[in-house]
Amino acid sequence: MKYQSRQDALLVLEDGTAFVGKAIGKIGTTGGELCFNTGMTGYQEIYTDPSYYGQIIVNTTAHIGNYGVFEPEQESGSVKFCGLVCDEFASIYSRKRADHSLQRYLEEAGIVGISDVDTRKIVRYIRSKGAMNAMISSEILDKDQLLHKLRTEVPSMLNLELATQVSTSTVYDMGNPSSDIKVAVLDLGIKKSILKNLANRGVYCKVFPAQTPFQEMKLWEPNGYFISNGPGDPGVMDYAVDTVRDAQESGSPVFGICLGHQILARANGLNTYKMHHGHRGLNHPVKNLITGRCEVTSQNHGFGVAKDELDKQDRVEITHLNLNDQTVEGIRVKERAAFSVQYHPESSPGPHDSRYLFDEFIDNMQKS
Ligand SMILES: NC(=O)CC[C@H](N)C(=O)O
Repeated sequence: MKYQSRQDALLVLEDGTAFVGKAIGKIGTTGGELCFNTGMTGYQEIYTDPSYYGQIIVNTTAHIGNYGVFEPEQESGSVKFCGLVCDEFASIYSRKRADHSLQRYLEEAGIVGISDVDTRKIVRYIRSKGAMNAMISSEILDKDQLLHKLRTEVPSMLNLELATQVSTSTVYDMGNPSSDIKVAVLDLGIKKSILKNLANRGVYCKVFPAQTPFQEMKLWEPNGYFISNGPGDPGVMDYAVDTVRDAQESGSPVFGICLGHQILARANGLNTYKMHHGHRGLNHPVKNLITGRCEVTSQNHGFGVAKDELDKQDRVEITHLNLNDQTVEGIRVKERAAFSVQYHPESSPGPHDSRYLFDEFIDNMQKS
């Protein structure tokens, strides 16, 4: 009854593993890095988060689409991820204020997906073999043909620069223009909820394109610099590393989230690396090493800050640690007012435990 009108679809992983399911979204073919997100809510925020650009998302929660879509829940002006894998895809949505169905939303955005596959099996597979590229098709149902297309057309996420593809092309502002606190935002693929968190605390933000040099942002005389989240490999973003180093050395407060954290780390001589399969979900436990308190955090990253160089220097200290795998979740530059976190304090979606970090950034600006 529920899948009557849906045609078959095929999901093929880079190593040749295949899953057969039903077509959702647009009829077509799509490829990208296959990632899983364990969050039980917030699918629309995930699909519109620019950090997911170039990625196919496996939503592990059992039902997707059941509360429809609602415009204010978008994290950017359009859908950014490139494919959806889920178990039960709801054709009927129940929420009064929803604009329309997820099916219509995906179709209009040109997103190809597959449902009715064993998402737990896929997750166990990625967890043991590591992140890999995949392709979904509802038009090519021959596994060998799709695998060939995948292997020849989809680039590896390693060494891929994607921030310039999702960053703003023009400078824009947000918040109260007469505010005392002005923040220059380096947009590497920013989520709207981060800007809202700053604006709601009385900050006036000016958002600059990814490749804006520091001197150009400085002309505006901001009180601090914010380095955003975003897609791709931080290891090939030297342009942003230079900007962030200059911002930090100017003595102004700097705050980075996720990709911004990785760039701040690189600006201080630390390395980033591609993780085995990344962290994507809403319940990742993090310990704040300064206060000793734990936070349940929202996460989305496939790269991390390596500990090797960290252990050899005393310029940067670790402020937050992941309690699942002891990876670096936050750093602070000791002689500067610069800090960053790997996870998402704007938590959209997710628990609000870490919102205090926005207040700390504002404190830093008020003190300086
Ligand atoms: N959310 C983000 O900013 C992601 C950062 C980076 N692209 C990663 O996958 O690790």
